[in-house]
Amino acid sequence: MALATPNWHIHRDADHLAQALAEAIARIAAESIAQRGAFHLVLAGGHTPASTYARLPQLGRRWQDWHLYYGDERYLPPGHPERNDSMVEAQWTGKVPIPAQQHHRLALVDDPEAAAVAYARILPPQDFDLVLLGLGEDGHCASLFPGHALGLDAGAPAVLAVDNAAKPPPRRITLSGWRLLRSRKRFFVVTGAAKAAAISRWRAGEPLPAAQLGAGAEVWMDPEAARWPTP
Ligand SMILES: O=C1O[C@H](COP(=O)(O)O)[C@@H](O)[C@H](O)[C@H]1O
Repeated sequence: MALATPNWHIHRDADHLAQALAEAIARIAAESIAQRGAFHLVLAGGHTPASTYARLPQLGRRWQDWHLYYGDERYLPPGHPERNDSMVEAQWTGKVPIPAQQHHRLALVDDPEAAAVAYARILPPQDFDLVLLGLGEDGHCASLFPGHALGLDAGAPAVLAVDNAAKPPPRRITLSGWRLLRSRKRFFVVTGAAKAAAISRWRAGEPLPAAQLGAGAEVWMDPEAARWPTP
């Protein structure tokens, strides 16, 4: 069966993309809080969203109603510079009063499997308001890597432990495909020439992990990522 195509958006450059995406997040937060009293946001990790997060302290309001979750986290000790929450803290959450109990970081319990089970317990019962995802050069998103379980069936756990990830560090946890799909909106943020081949393969219909989550998603790209080289 053909995979549903997302909506592709090319922005003028990475700076304009970061500004527009930060404004969109702040707008969706305000709408969610006005309509349902809270904003449940899943964060992308890696380097790409850092410049978007850095703009949020200026744009966000009513931080007491924001609830943050991680689409994936590296199984590393708190404060480790390669953890996704270290980047988020440095760029954004260290500068605004989001209640600590609503900023859901990965706790390092016994092993990644136990950490995944513990993280699944803190997820909200309802759909997320917005899920942010990046794109790896191999087509992964969150820590759903090619050749690994994607957890797309509703019977799969909401959070998966990952071992032997193709990108370091090898041990991670990730929200599963079906749990990421339980969202009102999904935005991919993709910048830089290194991502152009993965975007091209996605557009050509390859069943990359990101493509499996593409139905109804918006893909925000800069011109370098959107160069469509021949796969
Ligand atoms: O390892 C990861 O990779 C992807 C892409 O990261 P980037 O540095 O190329 O932006 C990211 O979306 C994911 O959250 C992260 O853990």
